[in-house]
Amino acid sequence: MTLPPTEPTDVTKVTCIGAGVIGGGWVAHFLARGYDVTAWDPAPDAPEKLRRLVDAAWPALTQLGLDEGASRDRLTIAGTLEEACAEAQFVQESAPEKLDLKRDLLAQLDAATPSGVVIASSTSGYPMTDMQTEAADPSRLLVGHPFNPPYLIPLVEVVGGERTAGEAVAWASRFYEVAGKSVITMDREVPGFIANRLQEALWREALHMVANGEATVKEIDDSITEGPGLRWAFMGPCLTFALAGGEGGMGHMLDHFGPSLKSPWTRLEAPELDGALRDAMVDGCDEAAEGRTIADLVAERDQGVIDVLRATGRLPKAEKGGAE
Ligand SMILES: NC(=O)C1=CN([C@@H]2O[C@H](COP(=O)(O)OP(=O)(O)OC[C@H]3O[C@@H](n4cnc5c(N)ncnc54)[C@H](O)[C@@H]3O)[C@@H](O)[C@H]2O)C=CC1
Ligand SMILES: C[N+](C)(C)CC(=O)CC(=O)[O-]
Repeated sequence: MTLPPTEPTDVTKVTCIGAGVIGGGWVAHFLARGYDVTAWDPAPDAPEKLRRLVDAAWPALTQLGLDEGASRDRLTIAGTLEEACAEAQFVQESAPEKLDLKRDLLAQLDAATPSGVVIASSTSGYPMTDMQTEAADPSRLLVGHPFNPPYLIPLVEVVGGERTAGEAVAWASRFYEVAGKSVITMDREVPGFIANRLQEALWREALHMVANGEATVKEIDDSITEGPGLRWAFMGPCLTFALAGGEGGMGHMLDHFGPSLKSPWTRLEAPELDGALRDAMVDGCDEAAEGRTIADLVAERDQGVIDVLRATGRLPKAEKGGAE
């Protein structure tokens, strides 16, 4: 592939293809970050719906802070896919999650977009290798998987396919960072990427519990929002579980609770918790802690929970007087 013609820091024009929940969310995000955005969606009512979505997102984006020059007036709705892509410096595809549709659409986008410009798909789980089959230049096609709503949730998972150029992946990762996203760049394709792999495991168990009458939807949701979800907003599942091992950290946690992986808590096949997996988890937690001790992490976790409670208006009221 030829190098992308525009440096990530010099991009001013972004094209969003597909303007539903996610495409519309991307449009709002890029407008708020001060880009010129061109959108295209084949649905007849798409322009009206898109403007409604952007208007609904704007107060939150204004509260968070708009970048210099950000304006809803910088949105252009194109009449055709070709018109939308003609001057694109980056393309984000957010069409329906259907493999054949994505294959054909990505080939069309490749044909309509200036040479070297990176084209990212918002797909929730298809590997790019399976989607880039019809494109004349598959080297610039990659996955940039967002989270709903893309204008508030920072994460984008970036990963190429077998025929994607490494420089396209590096360019896109840098571009998303410049555009205000938090990026995880994966060096191999994993169906579902990282976060959806995790979310789907949780989701599968939730469905098992509902299907078997073991818990209600509300109980399942409350169990997360009043429980582990508070920790996960700032400390991931590995480090929070390392703290379950007290001063012994992840090593003690695995020795103590590891055997319960085989208990009937889960309907999923558990991995074999052999020595190599144990070591990888312990080492991974040490690395993720970046020198912080267990006590440091406990203090950070506690402060984080308080901050999240405060931010979501759920701080316990001081009914008997005293501090809030
Ligand atoms: N909804 C979610 O929470 C998330 C969805 N995604 C991914 O984003 C993509 C879009 O999903 P949603 O926005 O949820 O779907 P959606 O159904 O809300 O929007 C899809 C849009 O694509 C348009 N469309 C239909 N055919 C098209 C074509 N040939 N070319 C361009 N646009 C076309 C539709 O008119 C519609 O406006 C999917 O790949 C999905 O997996 C990724 C992260 C989260
Ligand atoms: C429901 N979903 C699988 C499409 C969700 C995602 O892909 C990411 C998200 O927003 O949670």
